[in-house]
Order: sequence, then structure tokens, then C-alpha cells
Amino acid sequence: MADLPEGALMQRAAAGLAYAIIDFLRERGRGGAYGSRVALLVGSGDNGGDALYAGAILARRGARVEAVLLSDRAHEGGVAALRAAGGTVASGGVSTGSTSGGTDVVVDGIVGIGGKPGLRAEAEAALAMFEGAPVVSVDTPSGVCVDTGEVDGSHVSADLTVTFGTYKPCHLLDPAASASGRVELVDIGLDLPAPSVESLEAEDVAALVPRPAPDGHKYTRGVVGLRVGSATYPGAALLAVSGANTGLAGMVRYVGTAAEWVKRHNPEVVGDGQAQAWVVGSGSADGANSALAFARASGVPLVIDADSLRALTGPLGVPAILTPHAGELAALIREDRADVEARPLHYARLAAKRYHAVVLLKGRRTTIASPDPATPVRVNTTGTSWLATAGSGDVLGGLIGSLLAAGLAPIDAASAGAWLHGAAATLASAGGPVTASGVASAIPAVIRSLPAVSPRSR
Ligand SMILES: NC(=O)C1=CN([C@@H]2O[C@H](COP(=O)(O)OP(=O)(O)OC[C@H]3O[C@@H](n4cnc5c(N)ncnc54)[C@H](OP(=O)(O)O)[C@@H]3O)[C@@H](O)[C@H]2O)[C@@H](O)CC1
Ligand SMILES: [K+]
Repeated sequence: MADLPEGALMQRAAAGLAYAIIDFLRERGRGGAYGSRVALLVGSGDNGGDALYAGAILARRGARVEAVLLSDRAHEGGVAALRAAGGTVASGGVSTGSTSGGTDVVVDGIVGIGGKPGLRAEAEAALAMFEGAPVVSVDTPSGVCVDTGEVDGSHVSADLTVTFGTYKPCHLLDPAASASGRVELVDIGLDLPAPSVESLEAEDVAALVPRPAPDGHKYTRGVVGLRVGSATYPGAALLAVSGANTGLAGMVRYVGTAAEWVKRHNPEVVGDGQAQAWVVGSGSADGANSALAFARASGVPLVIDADSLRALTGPLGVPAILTPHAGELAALIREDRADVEARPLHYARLAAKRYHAVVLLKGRRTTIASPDPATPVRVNTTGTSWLATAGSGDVLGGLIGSLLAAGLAPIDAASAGAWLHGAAATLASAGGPVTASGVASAIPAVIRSLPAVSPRSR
């Protein structure tokens, strides 16, 4: 900000916001700005300033724009700009009614990155006036905790959030990510420091996916071993093997009571021997403890899922990825499941530190924390709600194991695995139902469709 003329960043943000609102109105069947009714909810800070300047752009393009000021203070330049463009300004948090009937869009400029969580009474009352109208949030859905993605008290639930410079943790992490709706990023030319939370995109995954060297053979590509499934749950073994046996590693080993089943369905899978990574726990039932003990003794990196998570008492002494869902993590660290779901960032970090392992906390936005506090937490954004289906976690464990065996660092194996798994679910689902087997089958096609990797990023 010090390098730029006063207000330059706000003008860039407001212009990006105004054009995003015009596109949003078009999507909703309006011609664009002209003739649309736009209500701005304006708080005391610069977030309200963005809304006011964007409102001025919309008013100049023929929208009927009313700003509802929720505080005695509002961005003065923004108020003047809106008035000059023909917009109206209502103080005291109450609309004059010029837009409340048939409002096409409510612009939430209540509070942004400078606010505290929760909404004040004036904001709640103003939102109630426009109930049912579509909402576009400026930068963040007001009321959520921007830096953690937690919610504490009431908050806006947006259809679209237009953010500036970079995504914030609240756009990635649930529950606030759900309140953000679709998120659009406007580049305002900021130079940003390294983030504490990040999300892989297709290009990042393309650069991480192991590709066979020209002179590679099955052992140099990595061998993944699985000690999963049981007589009670042979299906878990089949699904974990299907996640591992997609060709990402050079060879897959299976050891366990479901060996006959596994071999019948996967003739290329072999038995016990050396591996570069072991996967334990899915459907292991009573065998979970011994599977973990055997794998640990091998000294190679591990993926620890489901039943074997219950066998953990502390750090394992080998690199490990724990893959709990919220209920399993809650049991592991003796917390309530609802608390874990409300604070995934906090609890994933806590467990990673306590067990000295990468913790992949499964959910709509799977959250992956490293034991090294300096490593950014990764949040996965691929997937579909159809992925909430039995056995999909077994496939994920196998897939991550194969990436680990191929030589990826645990944080990369876990986050690239989660990305591929979600993308495979979306591909296999194509908007309809999907099974865990279908997810595993779609993994090679997702890898084929990754963007080409430039030699520099490899
Ligand atoms: N930084 C940048 O590079 C750029 C930033 N930009 C924009 O600026 C925004 C940040 O602006 P900001 O810093 O003025 O803070 P902001 O979020 O508007 O509100 C803070 C004020 O709100 C109040 N308040 C607090 N809690 C509250 C609550 N729960 N409910 C209601 N009110 C509450 C509190 O005042 P109080 O009423 O308590 O005196 C406080 O002073 C950012 O999100 C983006 O939109 C862009 O223009 C591009 C460049
Ligand atoms: K906002």
C-alpha cells in the first residue's frame, strides 16, 4: 500500500467486485447492471468502502443501488462516490425500501479481514430485511473467523464471495468455506508473504505426481505394501488395493487374511516382502495392532488408517500419515467429534504435533497438517458430495501409500492423494452417484488429464 497512490488497491478491488456482481446478475437471469436492484450492507471499515465504490460503478451502469449504513462511520469517499453516481444512502441500518422489494443482489460489505467473528444486531436486522435475496460477500462472508475458518455466532452465508489478492483460510476451511459459497479471486497486484494455509491446484499436483524415469524398473518406482482387511472385512482389502494398484507405484504387495480375494481380483499383486511404504488399518478388525507393529518394524514410512489409529499411543518413530475422519480423530485425542468438525485446522495441527505425523483429517475440505509447524497446512478442494460413500477412505489410504512408496514426502503424498481422489470422484460421478470402486477406476484418467509439467517446475 505504501508504494501505491492512496486508495489504488481499493479501486482495483471495487472494480473487480463490480464486474463479478454484473456476471452474477447475468447468471441469475438479469441483463447485467442496468435495471437491477442492488442493496449494499455497509460496515464501518474498508470492506464497506469496497462495497460503496463497486455500488458506484453499478449505479453508473444503470443499477438502482441503495447503501444501508450499519454504523455511524462509513468510508467517506465511498459514500460520496455512490451519491455522485446516483445511488441512495440510508443511515441507521434501515433501508428506505427502495430496493427491499425484489432486490436482485445484496452486497455484504459489513466486515472483512479487519473484523471480529460474529454479527452485531444491526447487521442481523439488515440481513433479515433482505432475507431470500442472493448475497455476494465482499472479501469474506461477514461474521466468520477469517484466519481459522471457524464460526462463532451468526454470520453471512453467501452465494458468491469475491476476494482480493489471495484466498484466505476462511475460503478453504470448513465450516466458513461452506458459508463462502463460490469464491472468485480478484488479482489486485499484491506481493504476498508465504501462507500458513494453502491449497494444491492441478498444476501443483501435476508437478508432484511420480513419473517413471526412462530407465526405471518396478523397484526404482517404489513398492507399496498393504496390511489391511480381515476375514470380516475382505472388501476393505480389495478397495485399498484398488487405490494402490493404479500404476503409480512399481509393485503392490498384500499381506493379510483377504489374500485369496485380493489375488483373484488383482493378479499383479504379490505377497510379503520389502516395501518402501506400508498401509495399515482399513478393515483390519482384530489384526489392526499386529499390522501396525509389523509395519512399524520395517522402518519405512506408513499410512495408518481406521482400526490401526486406535492402536496409537504416541509418536511412531517412522514417518507416518494418519488418515482419520472427524470421529476417529476425536477418539484419538479424546475430544468431541462436534468440536473437531468445528475446528478442523486447530485439531489437525494439534494431532500432527502430538503424534509427530502428517495428519489428514477427512471431510468435505480434507485438512492436512504436518508435524513441522513451519509447513503450511494444505486444504483439499476437489471432490463431490457423492464421495461420502462406504469404502472411499480405503481407496484413499491405498492411493496415498503408493505415492509415499514412489518417494513423495508425506505431506505431498497425503495432499496429492487427496486431490487425485477427489478429482477421480468428480470424474466418475459426472454429477451422479459413485462407488468407491468407481473412484479407484477413475484415478488413471485423472492423471492423464493433468496439465503438462514444464521442466522447470519438475
Ligand atoms: N488490506 C488490503 O490490502 C486491502 C483491503 N481491502 C478491503 O479492506 C477490508 C479490510 O478493511 P478494514 O481493515 O478497514 O477492516 P473491515 O474488515 O472493513 O472492518 C473493520 C471494522 O469493522 C468493525 N467491526 C469489527 N468487527 C465487527 C463485526 N463483527 N461486525 C461489525 N463490525 C465490526 C470495526 O470497527 P468498530 O465498529 O468496532 O469501531 C473495525 O474497524 C478487506 O476485507 C477488503 O475488503 C481492499 O480494499 C483491497 C486492499
Ligand atoms: K464482507
